[in-house]
Amino acid sequence: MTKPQNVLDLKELRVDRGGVTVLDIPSFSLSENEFVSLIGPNGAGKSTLLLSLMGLMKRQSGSVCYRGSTVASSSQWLELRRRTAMVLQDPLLFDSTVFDNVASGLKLRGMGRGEIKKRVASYLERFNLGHMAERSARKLSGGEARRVSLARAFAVEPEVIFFDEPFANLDPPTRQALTEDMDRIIRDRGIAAILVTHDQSEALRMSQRIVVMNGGRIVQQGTPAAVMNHPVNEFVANFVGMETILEGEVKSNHEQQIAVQVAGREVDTVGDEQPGAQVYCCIRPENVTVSVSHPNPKTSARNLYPGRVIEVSSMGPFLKLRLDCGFMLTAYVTRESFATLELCEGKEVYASFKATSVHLIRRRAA
Ligand SMILES: Nc1ncnc2c1ncn2[C@@H]1O[C@H](COP(=O)(O)OP(=O)(O)OP(=O)(O)O)[C@@H](O)[C@H]1O
Repeated sequence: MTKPQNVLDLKELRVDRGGVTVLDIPSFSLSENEFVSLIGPNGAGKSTLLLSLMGLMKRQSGSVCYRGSTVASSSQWLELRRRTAMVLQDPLLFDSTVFDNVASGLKLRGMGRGEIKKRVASYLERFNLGHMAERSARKLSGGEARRVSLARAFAVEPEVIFFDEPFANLDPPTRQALTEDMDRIIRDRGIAAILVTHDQSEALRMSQRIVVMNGGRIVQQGTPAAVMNHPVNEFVANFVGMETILEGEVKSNHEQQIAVQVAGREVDTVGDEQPGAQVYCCIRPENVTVSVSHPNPKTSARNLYPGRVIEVSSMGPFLKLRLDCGFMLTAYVTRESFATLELCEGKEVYASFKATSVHLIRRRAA
């Protein structure tokens, strides 16, 4: 099978803002039909990276290639921008009708009136805006305005689309409906896309690759499963919701069955780390099971600890439990389980998790 061609390649990019280096990226690529999410804390450089890929940010060094050709002259940048579209958190609609807003990119590209009419009608339909064509864009709700900005971006039928938190501050059902519409069109048309988002579930659901940024650098990239379950360091582990991160030392490794000493207790896991290695044991809260009686000894979970509920806090549909098992462990339980098990602060429980649910990260020497 031939490798898909890269649509965009970025090399040796450095961007300074206010005299400080805010982006330092040796290389980054986006391939044909690929959907990439950029995640990272505030100020990590996600928006600056998008703007750099469109040539809208002054850079100290670096080059961008579009389908293998370096983009250098202003006419080449203009050509690249004509093949791309960008959707921002602020829909930035013109004070005109919904139709005119969706048509604006097509007019800029010199399309004829008849063709514009057909194209706009088709994208208004796709985003359930057909009945609003003549409405003033100033009189739309937040969700409707986002729909118009998406229709406007997709109407130019770009080869690449950039989204910078396009759904922030929308209610969950509206957000869900918009991401589904967007996802469908992207897949139907085979558009390459980069999404900046603070919503990791959105990144997980939509992307083939997740790129984690921090301090202007790419700290990890990979499939959603690789990034979420195998973070490369403590920062990524924390950022992707590995709520339990325990310091330990590998005591034994028999054919990849590892025992790690953590606060005087043993945590079983699997891997290549050898005895003496200083590690972090990272465990996702959804992989910890809580019970009130001693579970069946045949349970497949290799790690089982008696403990006490120290703190209970709400996480929407779940409750987050902090458990003292000799080390602190975080678990999520559904509200239904919480009620059925009659859980409360101070309650004695058993916490268990599988050996394969423990991800080990080697600790760097202090
Ligand atoms: N106009 C500016 N002048 C100077 N520095 C800036 C300017 N805009 C942003 N920065 C800095 O550039 C860095 C990267 O900012 P950027 O907006 O790309 O981050 P981000 O990851 O998109 O953040 P957020 O999640 O908050 O949107 C930050 O340190 C920020 O303070």
